[in-house]
Amino acid sequence: MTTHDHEPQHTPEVTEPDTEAQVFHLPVERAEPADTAGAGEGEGEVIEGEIVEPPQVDQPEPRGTGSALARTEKREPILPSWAKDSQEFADTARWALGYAGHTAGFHAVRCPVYIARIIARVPQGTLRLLRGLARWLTDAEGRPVRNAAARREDATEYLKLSTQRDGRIRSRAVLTAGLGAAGIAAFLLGRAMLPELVQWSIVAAAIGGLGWLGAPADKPIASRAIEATRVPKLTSDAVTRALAALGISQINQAMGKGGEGIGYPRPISRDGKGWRADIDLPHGVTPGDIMDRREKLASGLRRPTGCVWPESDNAEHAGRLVLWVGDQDMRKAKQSAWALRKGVQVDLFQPQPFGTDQRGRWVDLRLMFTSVAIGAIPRMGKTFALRELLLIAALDPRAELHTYDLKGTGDLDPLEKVTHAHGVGDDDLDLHLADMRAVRTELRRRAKLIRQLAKQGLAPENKVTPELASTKSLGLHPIVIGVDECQVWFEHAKYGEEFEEICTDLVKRGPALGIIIMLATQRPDAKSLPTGISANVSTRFCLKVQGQTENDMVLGTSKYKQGVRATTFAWADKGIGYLVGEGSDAQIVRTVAGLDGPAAEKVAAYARHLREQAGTLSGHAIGETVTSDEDHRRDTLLDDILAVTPETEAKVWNETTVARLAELRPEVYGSWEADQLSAALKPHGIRANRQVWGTDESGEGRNRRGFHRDDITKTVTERDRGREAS
Ligand SMILES: Nc1ncnc2c1ncn2[C@@H]1O[C@H](COP(=O)(O)OP(=O)(O)OP(=O)(O)O)[C@@H](O)[C@H]1O
Repeated sequence: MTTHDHEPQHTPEVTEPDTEAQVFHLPVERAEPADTAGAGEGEGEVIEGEIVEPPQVDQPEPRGTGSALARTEKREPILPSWAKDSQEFADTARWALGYAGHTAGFHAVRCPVYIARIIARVPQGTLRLLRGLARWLTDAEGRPVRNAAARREDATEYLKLSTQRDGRIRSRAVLTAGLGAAGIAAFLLGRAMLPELVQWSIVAAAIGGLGWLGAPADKPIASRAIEATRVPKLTSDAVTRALAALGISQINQAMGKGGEGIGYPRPISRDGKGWRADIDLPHGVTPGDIMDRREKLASGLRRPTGCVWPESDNAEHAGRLVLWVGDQDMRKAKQSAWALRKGVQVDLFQPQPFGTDQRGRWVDLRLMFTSVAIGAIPRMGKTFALRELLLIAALDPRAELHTYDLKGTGDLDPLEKVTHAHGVGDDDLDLHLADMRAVRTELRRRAKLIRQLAKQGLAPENKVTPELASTKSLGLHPIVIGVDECQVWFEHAKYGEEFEEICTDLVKRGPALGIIIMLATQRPDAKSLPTGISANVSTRFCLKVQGQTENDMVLGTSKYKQGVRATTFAWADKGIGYLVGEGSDAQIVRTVAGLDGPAAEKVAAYARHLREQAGTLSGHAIGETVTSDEDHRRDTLLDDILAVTPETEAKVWNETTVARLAELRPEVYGSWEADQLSAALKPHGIRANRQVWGTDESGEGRNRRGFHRDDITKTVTERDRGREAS
């Protein structure tokens, strides 16, 4: 039973008076009822019921189950990141060795100067030593106190101090005389007994000591070997000041009187070659708002724009900003050597180094099973990025390259010596189309083959495996197509649609079947990069772009909203872009610096060498030119033989060549016998019935029928010359 003196402000629903009801305790002040007539007079109405606590809006902190000691927490790594990463460890060790070596060399060269300086300072040093000794002997340090006592005419104090001084001087004089005598004795003994080298060392040390003592404080004997470039420490004050200067009203409110301020959930700490600050932005402000004002932020921090990298931390919450401020401008920072620069054989099924992140660490990219879109405004490094990816592909001798430089300036020409099909400019688009049609036919063949292989349990994921790609007879080697300025294809009035159709098919089905298509464009809009393609590519690299549409076209829908904004890059950020790999978060990456034409030539030369060894040179690389669709069906026996016969093999057995040809093109040479090769070479005037010495499968040496590689090379050269002349 509850009695109500007043009508409450929020009256819960009460059905009938005098009936069972629930009565809520409401945490509001009771207001005087406006109209007290009736209800206010005398006794209020009586309602029968039980008191029920209202539901709480803010729930207490959940206790959690299990031991109270086991808390959810973020543990800091035991080892610093540079000690865990082998690359960074090697870099640090290299730096330490370099530092030590440089310092040692610097001082070694200046040794004579240092010796001269020391000798010149010995008189001054000796004077200082004697002066110091005299001061000590005469108890000079007590003189001011004694003088003060004398000035005050404090006879007792003065007497006490003078007696003390006399005692001190006496004991110090005795000590000095003793030490002097011991020194002279040690000198004479040393002269008589110590080896000359030790004596000279003692003299040198004494001179060095006197020289050091005689050096003025502002002119040390040794010059500085290394001028430390001081990078200002990143402090929360500096960050807060810079954020406040961005002109974002919520930040200004938060920093005003009674505002929530800016939160720093972790201490600002070193991270790689820079500082990392984790920041909780005021409510309603997102990292994207800060990223849009990167240059202003850099100005507020008094750092070059290339050092300041605000990022969102989606693993936390939408208001968490990670600000990384590098010691050096990313675009000027020296990159550690690219592992593939000197040329090494790579496996496209494994991740390969593509570029470095802001912290200077290498970021790997696996090309197999992806298709790639690269977009940027002109002159930002798009072609360099595409050429780098093609060079990586070229270093896998299994990969068949199709390179198209539609701008026509020859940026992809360094790859000519390894590529299977090469197109420059927009003059021969019919030939480009013929090649792409052939690739699509190949795509269809592969799809059927993979299905069969999957049934036999050889392709467990219904895609090309490293083993399948290496089995020449299956023809499932990686095919890598690189197209720079791809909009030229898609915007073509006659062929545009077909190009789009083929490329969309390749982007969608190619990756599983070992066909990788990489498209670069300087105008990422729906026409240059059709939506069927842009929506399906799995690896995206976006250098500077101008707006949200282009950004999302290259990096994927909503990326701009999520704070992945290639619009924030500056004009000088060449080669720096957002990389969104398959299933990985977007990260800022700088492609390999200095990989210009001549450097690319060197890598390509090594790639050619690998291909010669593996016998996989084909098409354009061995002088075959595609002139029409028909050409694809042309007799290519001589070129095929050269492709499968490395230059190192001057003479080859027919049966070895036939087996290799069958691996290269099973559909053409699959059923060939050794004799058939002799017959086929006869019309070309090449003798393939020579006795050639070689070793058989059991390692035994014997003569068998074969041909000389030189004969084939000569015939091909003459044929090509004839074609050119005609
Ligand atoms: N990783 C890098 N580091 C430093 N500079 C780079 C890097 N990558 C490219 N550059 C520079 O950027 C400039 C432009 O490169 P590139 O020719 O690839 O641009 P692009 O976007 O293809 O231009 P266009 O649209 O005119 O073809 C080059 O001068 C190159 O030296």
